[in-house]
Amino acid sequence: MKNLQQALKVYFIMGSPNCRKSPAEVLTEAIEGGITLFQFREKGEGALTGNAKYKLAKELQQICQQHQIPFIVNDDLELALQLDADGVHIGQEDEPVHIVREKIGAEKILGVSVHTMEEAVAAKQEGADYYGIGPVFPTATKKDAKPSQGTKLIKKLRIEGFTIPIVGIGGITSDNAACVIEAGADGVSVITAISHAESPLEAAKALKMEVYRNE
Ligand SMILES: Cc1ncc(COP(=O)(O)OP(=O)(O)O)c(N)n1
Ligand SMILES: Cc1ncsc1CCOP(=O)(O)O
Ligand SMILES: [Mg+2]
Repeated sequence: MKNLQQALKVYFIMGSPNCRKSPAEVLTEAIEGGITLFQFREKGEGALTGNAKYKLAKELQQICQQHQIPFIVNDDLELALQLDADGVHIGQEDEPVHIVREKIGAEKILGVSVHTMEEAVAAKQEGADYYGIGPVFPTATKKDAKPSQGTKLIKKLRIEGFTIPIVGIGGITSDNAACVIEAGADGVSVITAISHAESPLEAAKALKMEVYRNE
């Protein structure tokens, strides 16, 4: 994708376990509030599987398509291929980066979670388009997340001259988003800050304000 850096500004991630009302409603509001990218992450307690998962993914993808928001699938490469999604996000415990790149082709977006300089170098060599770095702050959303690491790695990568797009993730809200951007990230990715908000629309708006504050 031509303007991935712009698309990564306000990156909303969600699945049905993260929502207090219907996922379609939450996503629609978040889009109205100004999110720039969406990741379907159907994971955690009560997560849908099989046809129910496919149907929800399809419904959310259609909402994204109506609003020109790129639709990324977390972990599930087969689902991404089935839906002809705009991209896939994988972590260090998922399929190897080069295999996923081979399977999705050069045109699709490939996001990779990295926690160290070594992982970052390898992911880039194998075909990553952007890094997800975190948890920046403590998070209750991902039970098996590594300890929070602040913005250290983001800063280090920028100092070392890495120009690849980066998003911070983990415990990010409109109150702390600015320091993630100041550290060198292109955008912020959030689950709870939008999905649990009384108004996902207002929450997305507030995040957007922080991300664009110095532009
Ligand atoms: C943008 C973004 N960054 C990081 C992650 C985490 O991916 P992973 O480490 O594979 O963990 P799960 O999300 O699969 O539990 C992400 N999903 N998105
Ligand atoms: C998927 C993921 N990867 C690292 S932290 C995290 C969870 C982020 O969720 P929240 O924005 O609710 O802290
Ligand atoms: Mg994963």
